[in-house]
Amino acid sequence: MSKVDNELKCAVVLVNLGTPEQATPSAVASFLGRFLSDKRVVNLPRILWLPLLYGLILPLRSRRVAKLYQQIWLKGGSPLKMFSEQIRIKLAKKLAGKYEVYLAMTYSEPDIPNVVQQVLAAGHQRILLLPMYPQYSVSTTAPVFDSYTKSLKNAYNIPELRLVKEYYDEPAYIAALAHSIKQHWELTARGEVLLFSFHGIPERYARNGDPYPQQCEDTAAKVAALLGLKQTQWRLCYQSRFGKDPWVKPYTDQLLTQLAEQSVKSVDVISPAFSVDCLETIEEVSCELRDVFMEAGGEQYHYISALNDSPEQVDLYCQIIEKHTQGW
Ligand SMILES: C=CC1=C(C)c2cc3[nH]c(cc4nc(cc5[nH]c(cc1n2)c(C)c5CCC(=O)O)C(CCC(=O)O)=C4C)c(C)c3C=C
Ligand SMILES: [Fe+2]
Ligand SMILES: [Fe+2]
Repeated sequence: MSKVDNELKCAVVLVNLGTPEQATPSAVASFLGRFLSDKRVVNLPRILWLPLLYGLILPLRSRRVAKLYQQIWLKGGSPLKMFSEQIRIKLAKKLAGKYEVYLAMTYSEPDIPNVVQQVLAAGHQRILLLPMYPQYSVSTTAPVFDSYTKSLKNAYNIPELRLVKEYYDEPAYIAALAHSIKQHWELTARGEVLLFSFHGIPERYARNGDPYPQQCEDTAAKVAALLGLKQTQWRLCYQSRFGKDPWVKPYTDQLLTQLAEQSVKSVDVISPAFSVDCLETIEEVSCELRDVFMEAGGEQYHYISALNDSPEQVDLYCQIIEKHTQGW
C-alpha cells in the first residue's frame, strides 16, 4: 500500500431511521410522509398508496401519534435522536484520531445526503456506513443504501464504501443483550417467560426474500442459548403492525394474551431490533403491550430497555467498526 493510500481519511456514518423534529402533528406528518412514501417501506402501487397516505392516513395518524410522542419526549428532543447522538459522541471520543464519526437519519435531519456532503467536504475518501439495525430488512437497511447512492449521483469522484449490512449474530451483540437481561434479572424478580419482541414486517416482504425473520430467530436463539434457557422459558414474537396486510407472526399482543390465558403471570420483554429506545419501545412495548398482558390476567410485566448508549453498546460498535475497516 502506498503512503497516499495509508493517509486516506475514513469516516464512520451511523444511520438511524429518523424521527419527528417536534412532537407536533405537523412535524409528525412531515416525518411519516418521508418514511411511508418510500417504496422500500410500503411497496404498494404509488397510484393507490400516495393518495391514501396523503389524503387519509397522514391527517388522521399524525394527530394521534403526536400525542404519543408528547408522552415520551425528552428535554433535548426525541429519544431515538438523543440516544443515537449519545452513541455518536461516545464513539467519536473512543475513536478520536483514527476515524471521524457522523450520525445521519434516513427520514429526518441530519439526512444522509447532507451528512455525505459534510463527509466529502471534510476530505474523507473512505466511508463506513453503519445502519443501526442489527437485523437487515428491505424496509430499513436497503433505504440507507438507496439514499447514500442517490446522494452521490452527481459526484465525479466517489469515496470508497463499506456497508455493515447486519450484525444480528455478532458475538458482542449477543453478549450485550444477554448481559442486559442478566443485569435486569439481578435487579427485579425474574419473569416466567422471556419474550423477544421484534419490530414486524409484512409477510409478503419475507416471502419475497427479506431475510429479516430468519435473522431475528437467529438472534433470539443465540441469546437464549447463552443464557442457558430451556425452550419453554422464551418466545419470539413481532410487534408494531401497520395496515391491513398480514405481518410476520406470532403477533406480540396475541402471544401475550395467550400466555396470560395459559396462566403465565410474569414476563420480561426485550426488543432486540431496536438499537435505541424510541416510540415503539417506550410507548408500545413498555406501556401498550403491558396493558394487553395485565388485562388478560398477567401480574408482572417488565420491559428490558434497549442497549442505548451503554458501555456494551459502544464497545459493540467499536468492534464492528474495527472489523469492517480492516485493511483501511
Ligand atoms: C409499512 C410500515 C412499516 C414497516 C415495514 C416498518 C419496519 C420497521 N421499522 C423499524 C423501526 C422503527 N419504526 C418506527 C416507527 C414506525 N414504523 C412504522 C411503520 C413501519 N415500520 C410507523 C408508521 C412508525 C411511526 C409510528 C407510528 O405511526 O406508529 C421507529 C420509531 C421512530 C421514533 O421516532 O421513535 C423505529 C425505530 C424497523 C426496525 C423495521 C423493520 C425491521
Ligand atoms: Fe417501523
Ligand atoms: Fe423482570
